[in-house]
Amino acid sequence: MDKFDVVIIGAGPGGSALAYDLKAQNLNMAIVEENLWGGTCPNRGCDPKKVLISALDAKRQAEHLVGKGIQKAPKIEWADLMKFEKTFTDPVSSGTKKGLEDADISVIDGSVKFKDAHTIQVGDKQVKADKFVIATGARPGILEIDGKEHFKTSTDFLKMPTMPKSVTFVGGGYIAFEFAAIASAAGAEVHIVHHNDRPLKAFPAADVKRLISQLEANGVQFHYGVDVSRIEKNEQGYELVSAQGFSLQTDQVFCTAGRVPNDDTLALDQAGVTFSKRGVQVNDHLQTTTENIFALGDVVDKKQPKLTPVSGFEAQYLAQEFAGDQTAIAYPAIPTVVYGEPRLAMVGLKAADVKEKADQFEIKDLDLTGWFTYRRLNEPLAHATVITSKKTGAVVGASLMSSEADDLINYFAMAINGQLTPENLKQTIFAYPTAASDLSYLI
Ligand SMILES: Cc1cc2nc3c(=O)[nH]c(=O)nc-3n(C[C@H](O)[C@H](O)[C@H](O)COP(=O)(O)OP(=O)(O)OC[C@H]3O[C@@H](n4cnc5c(N)ncnc54)[C@H](O)[C@@H]3O)c2cc1C
Ligand SMILES: NC(=O)c1ccc[n+]([C@@H]2O[C@H](COP(=O)([O-])OP(=O)(O)OC[C@H]3O[C@@H](n4cnc5c(N)ncnc54)[C@H](O)[C@@H]3O)[C@@H](O)[C@H]2O)c1
Repeated sequence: MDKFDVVIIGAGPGGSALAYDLKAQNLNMAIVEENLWGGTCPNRGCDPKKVLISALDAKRQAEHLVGKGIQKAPKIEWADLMKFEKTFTDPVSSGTKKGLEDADISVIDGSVKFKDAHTIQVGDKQVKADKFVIATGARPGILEIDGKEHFKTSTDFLKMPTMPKSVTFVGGGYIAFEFAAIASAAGAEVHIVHHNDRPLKAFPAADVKRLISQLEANGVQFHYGVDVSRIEKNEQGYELVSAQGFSLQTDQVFCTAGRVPNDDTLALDQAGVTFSKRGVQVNDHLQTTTENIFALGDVVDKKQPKLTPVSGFEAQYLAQEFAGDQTAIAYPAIPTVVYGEPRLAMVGLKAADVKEKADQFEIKDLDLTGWFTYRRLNEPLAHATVITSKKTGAVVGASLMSSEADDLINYFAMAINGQLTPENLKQTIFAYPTAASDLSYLI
C-alpha cells in the first residue's frame, strides 16, 4: 500500500497549486484526479469561456464603431471559434499532469472514496496519508424536474459544435449572463428564465438592471418569476413548461441554476467529515471536522465567492499552515466579474451595504459614457459606483460596468486592500490615456 505525507484529492487550480507548494517543502506528495487534470477553470470554465468572449468583444466593439470609422460589424463563425477554443483546452490535461510528474509529485488517476481518516480507495488501490486535502470543486447542478435529462450544462455549451437557432438558460447567474451574451452575439435567439425577479443577486440591483437592458437591446429575452416544472422533447426541440401556464419552445436548454459541491461522492462519513449541499464544513484554518483532513476551493461551504483566485489563495494559505503558521485565514476584498459586453465587476462594500450610514461613507455614482476612455469606443454603457470612507478618505468598495471593468476592478482591489487614499494614488504616475489614468477622478 502506498503511503504519503499529504494526498490532495482533485487537480483543479486549488489542488494543483497546493501540490507544488507542498512539494517545495520536501513533503512526500500525491495528487488524485478522476477527470481532466487542471480541473474546471482551464478545461470547462473560465479560460474557454474567455476565449469565446474574445469573439464577442471583437463583434460588439466593431458594432459600436460602425459609422465612426468601421464600415460593417463582423459575424461570429461558431465552428471556427470552437476550433480556436480547443487549441487552449486540448493540451491542458496532459500538460498539467506532466508538470506535476516532472515536479516529482505522484499522480494517480481515479475516483476517490474514503475508507477511514487515513486511507482512501482509488480504483483497486488503497492509499494512506498523514493528511488529506479535499479539493474536488463543484459540478453543474441539475434541477429535479420532469424531463431533467434534456438539460445541457455549461460544459456542453463550451463544446457545442454548432450554435442552435434558439437557446434557453434556466437560472440567471454568472453562467447564464455570460453565455447569453456570447450566444446572442453568435446569432441565436436567447432566453433567460429566472425563478424570481432578482437575477445575479450578489451584484448591485441598479447595475444588474443596466446590464439586463443592455442584453435586451441585443435581443436577449428575460422571463421572471417562472419555476420551470417540466421539459418535453418534441419535433421542433424542447418545450419548457411551468405549473402557472408558462410555455417556451427552444432548440437547446441549459441548466444554469447553480453548482453542486463534489462532497457527496467521496464517502466522507467513513472519515468523520461533516458536509452538506453547501459544501465541506471547515474552520478558519480550512480544517474539516476530522483533524488530519483539510479542504479548499469550490468544495468548501463558505460565504466567499467560489472563484479560481479564491481557490488559489486558499492553497497558498494551506501551504503556510502545513509549514507551521497557525494564523487563521483572513480573506482580502475579492474582486468578481461577470464577463460580457460590457463587463460588470465588483469589489468590497456595495452601496446597499452603506446606505444607512451616509455620515460615514460617500457614494459616487458616475455615468462614464461621456468620458474620453469610453467615448472613443462609443460604448453604450459605462458606469461606476465608488464608495469611500469619509473618515479616512480610503476607497472601500466599487462596482464598474464597461469593456475595461475587468482590468480596472483589480486596481480597486489593490486600493481597498492597501487602504489607499486619493493622496496615496497621486504618488503614482499612470500611463495616459488608459482606463487606469481615470483613477484619480474615480476615487
Ligand atoms: C462556465 C464557468 C465559468 C467560470 N468562469 C470563471 C471566471 O471567469 N473566473 C473565475 O475566477 N472563476 C470562474 N469559474 C469558477 C472556477 O472554474 C472555479 O472556481 C475553480 O475551477 C475552482 O477550483 P477548484 O480547484 O476548487 O475546483 P475544480 O477546478 O472544480 O477542480 C476540482 C477537481 O477535482 C476533481 N474531482 C472531483 N471529485 C473527485 C474525486 N472523487 N476523486 C478525484 N478527483 C475528483 C474534479 O474532476 C476536478 O478536476 C467558472 C466556472 C464555470 C463552470
Ligand atoms: N465570471 C465568473 O467569475 C464566473 C463565471 C461562471 C461561473 N462562476 C462560478 O460558478 C458558479 C455557478 O454559476 P451559475 O451561474 O450556475 O450559478 P449562480 O449561483 O451564479 O446563479 C444561479 C442562479 O439561478 C437561480 N435559480 C436557482 N434555482 C432556480 C430555478 N429553479 N429556476 C430558475 N432560476 C433558479 C438563482 O437564484 C441564481 O440567480 C458561480 O456562483 C461562480 O462561483 C464564476
